[in-house]
Amino acid sequence: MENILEINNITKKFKTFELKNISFSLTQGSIMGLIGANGAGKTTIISSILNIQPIDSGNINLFGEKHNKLDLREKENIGVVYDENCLPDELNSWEINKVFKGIYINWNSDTFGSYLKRLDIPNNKKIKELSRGNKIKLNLAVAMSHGARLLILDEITSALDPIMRNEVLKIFMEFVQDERRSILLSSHITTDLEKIADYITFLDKGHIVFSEEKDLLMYNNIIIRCKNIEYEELDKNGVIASKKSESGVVALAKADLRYYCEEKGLVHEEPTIDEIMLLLSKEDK
Ligand SMILES: Nc1ncnc2c1ncn2[C@@H]1O[C@H](COP(=O)(O)OP(=O)(O)OP(=O)(O)O)[C@@H](O)[C@H]1O
Repeated sequence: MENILEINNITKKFKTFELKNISFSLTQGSIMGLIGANGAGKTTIISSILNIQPIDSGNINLFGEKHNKLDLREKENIGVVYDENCLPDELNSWEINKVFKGIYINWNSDTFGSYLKRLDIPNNKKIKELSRGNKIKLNLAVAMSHGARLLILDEITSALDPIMRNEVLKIFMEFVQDERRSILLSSHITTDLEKIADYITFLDKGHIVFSEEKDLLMYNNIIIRCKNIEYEELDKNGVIASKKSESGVVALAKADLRYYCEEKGLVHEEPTIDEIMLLLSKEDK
């Protein structure tokens, strides 16, 4: 399958932070969740992809072309939403429609109108009068109405109530269904990613811990909860990371250890993305 986005070995250095040798790719028709603690570098990667932040080394390809060589028309293939409003405050949504009809070659007023309805966005209010969640939804409706093939969404779902979040997740899954479009989505709400992501890329302090197919991540690993003494007897070759406390040990382990756990009666279960993040961002093995 063709890659819509390829990031090859990029680095970017700030005074107190560095993106180190970041590589991952996003195939057509898929959703990738970009996860990591505050300050891990997610927004810096997004700014690098969009060429807002020049990278120090490495290269980025979008739709098979260098990311800094895209012309205006090709840039229309990208829809971007941040966790803040980027639209003019004084306009209402119908005025937004008029303005973007004149800017984007592939602007589709019907698509925009249907997203306004579906996302329950009031269309008679100026943007500055909308709630934070409605502002984000309006930015999202714009991003999905100009024929973009790649949506880049930086932490937008936390502003939405659970019912609307669910609707938005459905919209994302529909968006990629034609197998030509993809979504890169940074989010701290990992349960959303468990529902919709095909791939998870985990960043920790500027480097990639893993970039993997979500189903494989869940299938190939288990979480074991056991007493300290039981942990001592575990084959450590199968343990990827662990966290000890007075009440026992939580370990992320290769799924092969499932049989050992069953034999010994140890509690083991499918990991959550949160648990994987917690265990892998602490070097506590
Ligand atoms: N223009 C800049 N100049 C200097 N440092 C920067 C700049 N932009 C980002 N940083 C630093 O880079 C690091 C990564 O920031 P970034 O915003 O990419 O993290 P993040 O993973 O998106 O975090 P969050 O989840 O809080 O949004 C931070 O330490 C931040 O202070």
